[in-house]
Amino acid sequence: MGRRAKNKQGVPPSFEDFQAKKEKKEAAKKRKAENVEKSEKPVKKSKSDEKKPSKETKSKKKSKKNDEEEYQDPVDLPEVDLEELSSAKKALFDDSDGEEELEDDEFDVGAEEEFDSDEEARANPMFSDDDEDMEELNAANMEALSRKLDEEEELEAEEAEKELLEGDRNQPRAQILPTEEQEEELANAPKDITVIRTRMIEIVKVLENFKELAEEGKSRNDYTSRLLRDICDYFGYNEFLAEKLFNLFSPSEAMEFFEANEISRPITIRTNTLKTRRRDLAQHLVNRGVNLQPIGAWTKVGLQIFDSQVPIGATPEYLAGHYILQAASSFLPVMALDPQENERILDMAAAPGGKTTYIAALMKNTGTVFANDANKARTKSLIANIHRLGCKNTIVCNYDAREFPKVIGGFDRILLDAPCSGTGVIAKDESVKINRTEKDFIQIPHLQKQLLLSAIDSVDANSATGGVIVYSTCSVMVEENEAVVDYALRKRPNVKLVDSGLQIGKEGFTSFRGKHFNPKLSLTRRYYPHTYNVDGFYVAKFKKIAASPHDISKAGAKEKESLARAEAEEEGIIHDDFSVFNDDEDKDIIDLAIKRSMKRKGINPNAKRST
Ligand SMILES: C[S@@+](CC[C@H](N)C(=O)[O-])C[C@H]1O[C@@H](n2cnc3c(N)ncnc32)[C@H](O)[C@@H]1O
Repeated sequence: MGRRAKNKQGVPPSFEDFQAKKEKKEAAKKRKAENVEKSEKPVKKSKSDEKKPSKETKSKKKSKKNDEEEYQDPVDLPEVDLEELSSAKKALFDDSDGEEELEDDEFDVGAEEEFDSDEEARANPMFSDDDEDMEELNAANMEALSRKLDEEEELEAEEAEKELLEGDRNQPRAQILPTEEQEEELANAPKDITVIRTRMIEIVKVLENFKELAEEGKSRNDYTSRLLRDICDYFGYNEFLAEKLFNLFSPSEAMEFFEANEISRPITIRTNTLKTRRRDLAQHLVNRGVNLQPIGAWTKVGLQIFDSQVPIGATPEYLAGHYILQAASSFLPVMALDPQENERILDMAAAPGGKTTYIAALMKNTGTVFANDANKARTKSLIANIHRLGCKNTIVCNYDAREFPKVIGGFDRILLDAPCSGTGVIAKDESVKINRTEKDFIQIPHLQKQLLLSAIDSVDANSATGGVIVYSTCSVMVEENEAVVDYALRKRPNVKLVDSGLQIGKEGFTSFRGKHFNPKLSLTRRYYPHTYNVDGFYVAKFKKIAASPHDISKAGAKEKESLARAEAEEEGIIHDDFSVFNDDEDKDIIDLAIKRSMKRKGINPNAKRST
């Protein structure tokens, strides 16, 4: 399996990084203070002073920061005072400018008695009085800070690169690729991970500046094929997948992607707004010793967990359904779907229900959500989540979603979070690295295309509020994303792509390796672990602009829905505490359906009434 490299490229810092940085600064400060003390006496220069970088490029950058940073030792990660951090919740959660009453869900933990006075907070600075520390630790979200660190890293990398290149120009071109003889030796020797890593970096450098750095007589292909072999050896991919993933990016970005797959994404939770508000949840969890922060400005319900003294999947708040453990990327398709109150929505591939329960929450438990999944075993966890989170507008069903709209149609909105290859979640499931083969990228897209056409045909083009289909995958492959969407656009001219409304994400490809897609594919969104520190993900939003001969009439859909409800009721799937249907309009149809169903089973419906 692949190596869990300690690469930080493009990834927001973890809690440990914050702690380490803070501690390093404190240690540096201490050392500095000692040095100042010592410098008053005639003593020799401190070791750390001697270590100060002398190159002009480095000092140019460092001079922007305070002196303390020059004493930092990047390897030495000290212990952290967790209590201190958790007591800093006011600063951490105060992401609102004003003091207005927070209605929906905004952070205002500082309003609690512990931090009801700014005076007190000022008198007892929680971390240090160092401005830079406070800036870091008060960051309302990780994104800004992450960007800043990324920028700093980028700048450093650029400068280092420049230095190297300047040096390189005056040198004969380095021989990076092993000779044939060396290759033979390498094949028989145990793999040296350090050598491989160094070679990968060197090859990427050459590929990014081929003209200047390539060895004479060596082709781009020579470098790429050696790099791919190294990627397989170093990270543990099969050759097929390594190449497919590599081809999605520039060589250096591909390396960032592979590195990011070696690091787990942050643990994130979604506040269940059917039961609580984010600030209240955060307060309760902080009191239990959970260190957390908002995920980012783009979500008002997400929290990132850095560290916890209690199991995050077993707190009283968890058991009470105040939150669900959910990857940040999973919020995105639901946000794009933009469910409205009182709509009829289908979640075509719903288990275990992270997105279904978010949809129900955004609908404030009104309307109806059909949560379907073809895998009956998986519907158990779906039902469990629906119960725990208190979704009362949701019906679970168990069809192959390709049967829609024959099952039911005429929905206002449909989410198709499609089954996929999982190439966006390799950090979670390393088996993808070796299990995926060419066959998968034929079979899976085939199913995805069928499902997407079913989704389109199951939406009511005349919906007063919706007519929306969202397609998403946790894959980064073009075959499963742009190619599927492009196919649907060709097969169903009665839909068009629309803006997803998502604040983050890279544009979908409009062409890829000689293949041209509908130019509107740029409206779709791609997510990568190395760019947003979320799982690899893809989101496309369609609007259905006209009915098609494939559609099933809305009247037929209503009737089928009523039958489904009646059957669910009969089977005891719908309870008072689970799903309540007060829809007078449907009552007669439901009653009739119950009677018919009972008759079919040989039960006298009137006899039941009299008991
Ligand atoms: C990516 S997962 C869905 C995750 C879910 N949306 C969530 O947020 O928790 C894909 C799901 O599709 C289901 N599935 C696979 N083939 C299907 C089909 N033909 N019809 C309906 N569901 C299917 C799988 O059982 C799996 O639960």
